[in-house]
Amino acid sequence: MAMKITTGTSELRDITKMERDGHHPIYTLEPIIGLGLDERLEPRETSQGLVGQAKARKAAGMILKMVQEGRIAGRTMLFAGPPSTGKTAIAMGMAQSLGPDVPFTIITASEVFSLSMSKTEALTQAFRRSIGVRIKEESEIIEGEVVEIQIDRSMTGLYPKSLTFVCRCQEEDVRLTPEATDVLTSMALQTTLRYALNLISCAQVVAKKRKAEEVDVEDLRRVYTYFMDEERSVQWLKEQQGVLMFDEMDGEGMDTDMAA
Ligand SMILES: Nc1ncnc2c1ncn2[C@@H]1O[C@H](COP(=O)(O)OP(=O)(O)OP(=O)(O)O)[C@@H](O)[C@H]1O
Repeated sequence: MAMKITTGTSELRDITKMERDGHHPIYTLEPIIGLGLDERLEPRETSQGLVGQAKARKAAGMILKMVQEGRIAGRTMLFAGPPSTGKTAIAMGMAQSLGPDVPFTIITASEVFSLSMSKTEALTQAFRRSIGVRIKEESEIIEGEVVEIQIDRSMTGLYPKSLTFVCRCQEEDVRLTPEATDVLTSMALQTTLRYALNLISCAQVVAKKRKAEEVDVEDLRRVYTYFMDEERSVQWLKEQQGVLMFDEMDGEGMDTDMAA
């Protein structure tokens, strides 16, 4: 079947429109302008330049929501999957959703390892291109007379893990059922404390979606399947090594998995 692909000026264009031209379909490419999710973070089949990859888009949407709400910053996401399955496309969708002043920089291995420039220089230039500064100014004016000064002393020292969850949850205004706290504790022991703490915010998004006030065990289990901890990521990459490095993709691409 004949296929005509019209490319634009942008580097990343997607096949989102299909029109009939006599007997041949014509695919036109549209720019990626977001993740194509609805207000409940459910992926629309084809939207904002993306199609399919529902699981990965939804997971990316959850992280995006947390970034937009100022809950996480300065973190790294690793997208793993066979070539051309949309890892860059989803990252682009996330950046676009964050607004026009959020830089999106693509670097390629050949660029970094080019002979004309040192690796450090190539990476430094990429970092410079990726810096976006947003200045927000806020002033709070308090009028009145000081009648008493109270000093709050912060708690110091190491907490047992379950106690850390309590503190963290209070800070983030998240309530966990006692069963969920137990499950989270055992997840932390099996993975890392950092991974378990990251799951709290994701689980809260899932809980909110079902209009629940408390994060339950099911919410945690669900986000546990969406995001891999380090050990599972490494294991997955090992299993996929042959496919990722040497083999051609046969048929449809696999869903892209992520580590948070
Ligand atoms: N889900 C999708 N919806 C629309 N277009 C997609 C989707 N996935 C991939 N594409 C398009 O397919 C092409 C290849 O995708 P992309 O570069 O994102 O893949 P990748 O996983 O980053 O590949 P690589 O591992 O080779 O870097 C791009 O033009 C991209 O826009």
